[in-house]
Amino acid sequence: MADLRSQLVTRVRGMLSEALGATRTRLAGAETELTAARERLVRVRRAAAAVPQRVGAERDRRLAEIDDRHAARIAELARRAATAALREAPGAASASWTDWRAAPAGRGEPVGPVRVGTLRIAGAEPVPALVPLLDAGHVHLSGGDRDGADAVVGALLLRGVGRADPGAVRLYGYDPEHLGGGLAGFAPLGTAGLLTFVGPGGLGRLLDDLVEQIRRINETVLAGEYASLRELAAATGRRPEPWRVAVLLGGDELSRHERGQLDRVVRAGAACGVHLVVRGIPLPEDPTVTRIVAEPGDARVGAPPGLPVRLDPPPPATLVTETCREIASRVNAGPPPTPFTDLLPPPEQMWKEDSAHGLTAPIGEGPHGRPVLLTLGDYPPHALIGGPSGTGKTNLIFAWIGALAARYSPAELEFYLLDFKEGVSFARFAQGRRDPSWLPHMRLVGINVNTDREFGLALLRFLAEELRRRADAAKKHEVTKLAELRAVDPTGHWPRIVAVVDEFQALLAGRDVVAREAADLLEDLARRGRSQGIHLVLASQDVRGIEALWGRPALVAQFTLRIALPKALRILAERNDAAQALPRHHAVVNAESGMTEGNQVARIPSASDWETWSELQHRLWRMRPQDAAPARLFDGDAVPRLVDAPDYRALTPQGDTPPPRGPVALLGEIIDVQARSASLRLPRAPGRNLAVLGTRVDEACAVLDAAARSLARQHRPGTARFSIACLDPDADPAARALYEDLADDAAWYDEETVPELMAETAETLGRPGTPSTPHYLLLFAVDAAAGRLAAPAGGRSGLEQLRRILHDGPERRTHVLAWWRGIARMRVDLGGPAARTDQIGAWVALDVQGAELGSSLYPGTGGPDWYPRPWRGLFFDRAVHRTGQVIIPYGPSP
Ligand SMILES: Nc1ncnc2c1ncn2[C@@H]1O[C@H](COP(=O)(O)OP(=O)(O)OP(=O)(O)O)[C@@H](O)[C@H]1O
Repeated sequence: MADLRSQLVTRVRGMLSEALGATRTRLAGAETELTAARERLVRVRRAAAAVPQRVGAERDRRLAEIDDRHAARIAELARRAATAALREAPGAASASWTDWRAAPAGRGEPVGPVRVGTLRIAGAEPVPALVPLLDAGHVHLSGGDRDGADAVVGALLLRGVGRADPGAVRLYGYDPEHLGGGLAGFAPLGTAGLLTFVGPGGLGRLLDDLVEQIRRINETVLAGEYASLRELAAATGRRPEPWRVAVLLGGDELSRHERGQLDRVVRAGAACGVHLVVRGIPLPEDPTVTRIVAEPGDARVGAPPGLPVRLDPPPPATLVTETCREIASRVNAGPPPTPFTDLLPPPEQMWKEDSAHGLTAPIGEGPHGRPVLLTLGDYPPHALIGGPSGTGKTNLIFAWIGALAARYSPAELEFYLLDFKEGVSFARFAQGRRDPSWLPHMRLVGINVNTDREFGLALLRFLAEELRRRADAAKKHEVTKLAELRAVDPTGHWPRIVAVVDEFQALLAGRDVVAREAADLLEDLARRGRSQGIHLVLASQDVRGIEALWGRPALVAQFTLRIALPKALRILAERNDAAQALPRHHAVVNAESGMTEGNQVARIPSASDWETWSELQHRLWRMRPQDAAPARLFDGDAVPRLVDAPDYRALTPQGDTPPPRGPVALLGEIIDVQARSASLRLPRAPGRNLAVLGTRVDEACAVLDAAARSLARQHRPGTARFSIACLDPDADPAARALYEDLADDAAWYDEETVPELMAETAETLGRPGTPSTPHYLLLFAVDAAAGRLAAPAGGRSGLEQLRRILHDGPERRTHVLAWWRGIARMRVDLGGPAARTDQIGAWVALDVQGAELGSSLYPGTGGPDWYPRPWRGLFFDRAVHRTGQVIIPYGPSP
């Protein structure tokens, strides 16, 4: 039992010792862990004690970094804002007063806001504080800093005025407390009507007027097409209305009506360029109102609380007055011309129009910026232009011709132009020495024709002939109008013709045959030309010109298109005085025969200066068809040359047997449209001799010279005789030059030998049969030989032989072309005052009065209407003429 017990004890003991051992081991482990934990605790405690110190440092570092970044950002933003502000408000809108000057925004460029000060931003560069006004809205000022507010008003107005074209801003001042004193510097604008002061009781009227302007602009200018003038300007590049800025500086409480009107202006003004700058009168809330509160030391701009702003000083008083004076003088001098290119289509559109139904082209800009059109067609068919000298008639004609020529090709439109005033400006339409180009539509340019009214007549006759040709063609095709003719004859050449006659009254002056025929032709052309596409444009600076027409109401009635330049009289209808108030470079265009309701005012661009015109002409000239010929230039001051005359060039030697109609002697250039030559046929028929009458040596020699040379051109060498007798030493050089050029066909006679010529020629005529060689006797100053010829030689005197030659010669191919220095002298040579003159079948009168040519030399009584003038002659051939024909002798041959 004990054993069992001891065994038990031993086992228990063993177990206990085992447990103890394990416990001890665990205890040791626990103690180690405890030590480690304690050490960790110490470490942690130590570490924990260091944390707040580190975190604070980091936070401070971060804060400093943010501050730096913030400051840099603000500086950067301020810099960008300043740059943007400069872009938005360049030049006059923001420049500092020290170097400020007026500088209008470019065409189509918005005027933008203007600077009133700088934003107050600490540590950043100054950023301009901009306030929108023109085309944008209204400005309301309040606060106790009166000077600051005055400075803002001055800045807004001066910058606004300087940023717009001169005259494009109109100011209205209402300053009942200081009676305009606040705007005194701007007073010079008043001289140009750009500043109007409204008296203390006038606010209501001013507001009524502004509201009315807004209504009108909305209705007639924007007309539903544009939302604002700003939009219109951006789309068209034009600004048809000025900006109207009303500056309202305090006053009494507004009446109900005034308040209502003010509200209307605030709401609707900005779109119509009507703006308010107001102090001391409340303005309603509206997005277009910028509010500026100026308190001493604290100014703010924009919706409350507003941006803090440092206001600029006011513009220096001298700068304001000088600028306003300059603007006023520019406006008083008239608006700058609009560019001529405004009248032209873009180059790719040139010559694209069809003239079948009429010709339409703009002539200038109307008050609303729209082009004013001129039309010529069935209605209105013809135009009358009037304006005193220097008002721009010539320029207007250039502008109109240019606008038409750029639209219609030469196949659609032809011009004929005649200028009865002194000057050569129209010569540039034709080819010149300086400029080889010409206007391809121009068929004829007549300049320096003031003494050659016949040229005007020639043009009218030419047009009358063209009218007949058109009327015949129309009849053949059974149509009545040009448009119809063109439709049935699409390959025909039926351009519309515009004939411009400047100072046309010259043509109608006097009571002679020229004036009568011209008036008749004009009337016929005016009446029937309309349907055949022939349009007349008559211009005159002189009221007498118009009066010359007024005597013919039927003629005037056809000129339904009237164009009156400033101060033109009697162009418009009687009670229509619109032209009297026209500014420079404007015209009243009226297609209703001048009745007031047809008035349209157009601003005419400058078209006539050399460069402007040349640019267009060169462009059109380069577009010309290959076979285009230059316009005929008739210059009344120029002397034509025989060698250039088309009729002379066309002459060729005849065969051995001359044609029965005989050769022709060319005597000079006819005053006509085609530069034809006056020609005298010399068939074998009685009377085919020529007398040149008058004392002018050069002209007489020129006529005989041209006659001889043209005859010589029709005969082969050796087949004609030219006997030249020169009896006036002054004529010697010319006669001798002719003699030398005719070489072997010519023989020379002088005072000594001329009787031999007469005797020999007369003797030849006595022989039977017709001589086969034509013989031309060219007798220079034949009357000087009268003494010699009076002496009998053989059976008869030289004079008798001369009479015989004159009488019998032509039928036997012997013709006398003789110059007598007076009609009486010729009569003496022909046998005395009562002698017959029918052997003188043709004559050219130089300085011989028409009356002297009466009776036997000219049909009817009293002689032709002929007033001698230098380098002109009157040619009459009784075989073909009813009336005399003015000729220009050809200049000396080279
Ligand atoms: N619309 C215009 N814009 C700018 N300048 C113009 C305009 N019209 C005319 N001028 C200028 O005015 C001057 C006179 O014009 P123009 O010669 O056309 O007048 P006019 O009435 O034909 O005078 P005149 O009959 O004496 O010749 C010219 O120097 C011309 O360049």
